[in-house]
Order: sequence, then C-alpha cells, then structure tokens
Amino acid sequence: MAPSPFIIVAIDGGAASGKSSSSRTLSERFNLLHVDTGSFYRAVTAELLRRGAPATDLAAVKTVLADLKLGTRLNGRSAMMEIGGRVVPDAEIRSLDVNTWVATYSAIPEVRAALLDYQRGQANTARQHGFRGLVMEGRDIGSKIFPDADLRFFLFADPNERARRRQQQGFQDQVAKRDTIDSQRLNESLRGATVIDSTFLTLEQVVEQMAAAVAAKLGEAPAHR
Ligand SMILES: Nc1ncnc2c1ncn2[C@@H]1O[C@H](COP(=O)(O)OP(=O)(O)O)[C@@H](O)[C@H]1O
Ligand SMILES: Nc1ccn([C@H]2C[C@H](O)[C@@H](COP(=O)(O)OP(=O)(O)O)O2)c(=O)n1
Repeated sequence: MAPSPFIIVAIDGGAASGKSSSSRTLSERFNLLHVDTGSFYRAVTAELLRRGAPATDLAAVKTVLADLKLGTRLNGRSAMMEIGGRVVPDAEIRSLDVNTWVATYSAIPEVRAALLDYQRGQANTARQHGFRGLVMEGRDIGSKIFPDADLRFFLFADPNERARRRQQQGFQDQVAKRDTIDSQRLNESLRGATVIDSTFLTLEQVVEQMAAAVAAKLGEAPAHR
C-alpha cells in the first residue's frame, strides 16, 4: 500500500470567521500539526509592546525583531511560539492591548518578513514529530506562506455575525477595525481558494466540508458522522 502523503492545509479568513475552531478539529481528526499564525503575530506584538517599540518607530521595531530568538514548543497537536525560550501566555496574547495593536504591527513588512521562514519551517516541525501534515491558519497562508498547499480554504462570514461571535466569546475586539487594516491581504488570499461562507452554516457543517476534502487528499474514505 502506498504511504499516506504529507499534506498542507491552508485556512485563511477574517477575524472570527472560524479559522481556529475548524483547524483545531481537522488537526485532531487527521493528526495534523495545528499552526495558528495569528498567535505568532500576537506573541510578537506582545513582545514589541513589552519592549517599548512603537509601531511608528521602525528602527526600534527592527532592533527588537533582530533580537527575537524564536523557537517552537508543542502543546498536544498545536505549535506554540517561544520567544527567548518563553511561550507568551494566552492571557497576554489575547489582551486588549494586543487586540488593539496586532493588525498595525502585522502590516509592517519587516514584521511579516521576520515571520516568513519561521512559519514555513513549521512543515519540518510537523514532519519531525510524525504528523500526517499540517493545518495552518492565518491571513496569507494560501497566498504567501504556502501558495502550493494541497488544500487552500478561505472562510468568509458577515462582519456583524463575526462581531457577534467575538462578543459571545467574551472578547473586547474591534473586528471591523482590524478587518480594514487586514483587508489587503484577505483579497490576495481569495485567489484560487475554496471559499466557504459560514454566515449561515454551523461550525460542524463548515468542518464537514473541509474534512471531506482532507480525507480525499489523504486517500481516505470520507467519515460519516
Ligand atoms: N459557523 C459558525 N457558526 C457559529 N459560530 C461559529 C462558527 N464558526 C466559528 N464560530 C464561533 O465563533 C468564534 C470564533 O471562532 P474562531 O474559530 O476562534 O475564529 P477565528 O480563528 O477565525 O478568529 C468561536 O466561539 C467559534 O465557536
Ligand atoms: N498570517 C497572519 C495571521 C494573523 N495576522 C494578523 C491579523 C490579525 O489582525 C492579527 C491576529 O490574528 P488572529 O488570527 O489571532 O485574529 P483572529 O482570531 O482572526 O481575530 O494578526 C496576519 O497579519 N497574518
């Protein structure tokens, strides 16, 4: 029997479109490394804020970036970014301060460049740890990080519905404002991707659609749940 292929699944989409929930489920179901690149941008933002490098001071930002010692730690099937050997706690990366600033720092080309190879390198992490592939979520995964990914999904949902989901999660997050800053990259990510509008779909319906495609790539019969 032919060995199962190593697959890369890219999930792009706006805030609260369902990226994390769907990729976590796919990771569990198919034994794929789960990589939430938003958490990477959030960790770097927390570090830039902690070290007092304002987004308007490019020289200060570059100094901090040059000094970042990035590593990866696994938490179950999820890849966690280490900065100087420390995983930035969840409470810190989901703080109001980080929510406010992350889109602005993420728009700085030098910040994106600093994370490019690190993100691509997660494929090696997945291989080294015996995963069948990886599922990576973010804003530009299918367009910039892995344009040749085996599967590229773009999750869409109405902004009001996304704001409602965030509020239900108990987060103070200006989804619409971040959308405006992030929108350029979202448009690029649409090209050639399978677009799923989740506004009127349950999370389970979204996941089933994705899972059927993943199962086909892995050469498995689709599971009936
Ligand atoms: N299709 C859906 N219908 C209803 N709620 C959803 C749907 N997709 C995701 N959610 C909920 O919306 C919230 C945000 O989802 P999440 O996966 O964290 O989005 P993202 O990673 O894109 O920011 C979560 O509470 C999740 O359970
Ligand atoms: N690949 C990525 C991932 C996230 N970002 C930016 C864009 C977002 O405003 C922030 C936070 O991303 P995150 O996925 O945690 O945000 P949401 O869960 O979608 O609200 O990081 C990015 O520019 N590129």
